[in-house]
Amino acid sequence: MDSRWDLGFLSKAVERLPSSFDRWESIVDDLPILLKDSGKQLRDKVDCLPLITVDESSLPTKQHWQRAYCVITFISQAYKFIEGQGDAALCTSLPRQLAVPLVAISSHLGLSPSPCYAAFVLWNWHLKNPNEPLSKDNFKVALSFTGKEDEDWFYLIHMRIELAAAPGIKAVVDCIEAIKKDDQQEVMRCLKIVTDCISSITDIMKEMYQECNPSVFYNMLRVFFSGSKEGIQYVGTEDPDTLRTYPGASGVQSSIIPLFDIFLGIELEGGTKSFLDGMRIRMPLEHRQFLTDMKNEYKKDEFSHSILRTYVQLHPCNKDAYNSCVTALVAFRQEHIDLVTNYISKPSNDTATEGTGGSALKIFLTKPIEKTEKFKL
Ligand code: HEM
Repeated sequence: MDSRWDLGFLSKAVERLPSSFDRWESIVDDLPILLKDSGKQLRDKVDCLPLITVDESSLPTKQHWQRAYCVITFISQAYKFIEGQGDAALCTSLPRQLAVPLVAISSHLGLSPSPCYAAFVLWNWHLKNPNEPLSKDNFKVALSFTGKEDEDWFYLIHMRIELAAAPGIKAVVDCIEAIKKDDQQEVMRCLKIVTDCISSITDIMKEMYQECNPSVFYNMLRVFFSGSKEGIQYVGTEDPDTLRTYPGASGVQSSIIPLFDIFLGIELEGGTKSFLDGMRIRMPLEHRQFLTDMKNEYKKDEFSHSILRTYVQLHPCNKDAYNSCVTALVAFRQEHIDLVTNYISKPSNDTATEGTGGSALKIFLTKPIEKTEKFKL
């Protein structure tokens, strides 16, 4: 049995980096304090940071590199957006002591050197009780910009969603075998698990409102997830004079929904498809690879049609189970639009036209719903 996905797409980074990184760790420990008073204290601390070497001997395991990516991303994002207004970054260059390790760590992990979902959600947690396994009640957020409960809750909801996806990921993998063996009962079981999984993800998402205030999200948190449209120079790296532009972090960089789209044979089109495909580079390498593998598996029939859809068409007893899955995905996307309306459109009085990922909000999010619905058999 493949145990790779027991935690879904979450991965447990080390809790603290080795002592040579103490200066970084002490900055992220104190971020909420350092960011007060327009962040002058943070700027002073960063300005006198030495250039710390990152290599296989200072970061011996993948879990160290993951923690290093979270830490350097939090410091860089905080630094870039000190006194930032709206989406406008105050600084136009990232200093050498941040830019050089950010590029090296990202490249080691196969990520682009920009703020990605992995830094805020997938690797940004610790076990509350290290003697107990991971469960929805046994993890806490590792890094925070503001120290506010709203920020923790925002990450926790995403983390709980990622964890709740674990059985669905396994069912997607198991279903390939079931189709190959022509085991209709097993196919039905897998479809049911995926439906339940998508429904519970949607239910968890609705809990966002409980402790994350839309106005706090929009006015205080969102800026820290932003990318750079104007461009920022990465001092000390290759092409230091180039203004690098990149999108910010967004749930669009989670692999869950793309996986369920692949499983159900749902193909989005045009600008939406190319935007989503472009986001893959901002997912961890192994998740990208897994999505590619699954895409190849589920597309293996001779006409390059989705093998699940072809199978369901040949065995209509699975049709209701398949359609329930599609319905659950439509419901997820609808609920998600409500979040975007309440957390972005309303607090901005409808002036925000783009997500942190850089998409044209309304069109981008409405199209997938219409398209998904059409895939019912
Ligand atoms: C307050 C909470 C949330 C807000 C404000 C929000 C906002 C957005 C925005 C603006 C986009 C468009 C892409 C961009 O430019 O960033 C997007 C896309 C997306 N988000 Fe969220 N999001 C939230 C929570 C979530 C959660 C909890 C998930 C679950 C993993 C999620 C998954 C997605 C997915 C999969 C897309 C791609 C669109 C699709 O496939 O239908 N989002 N989100």
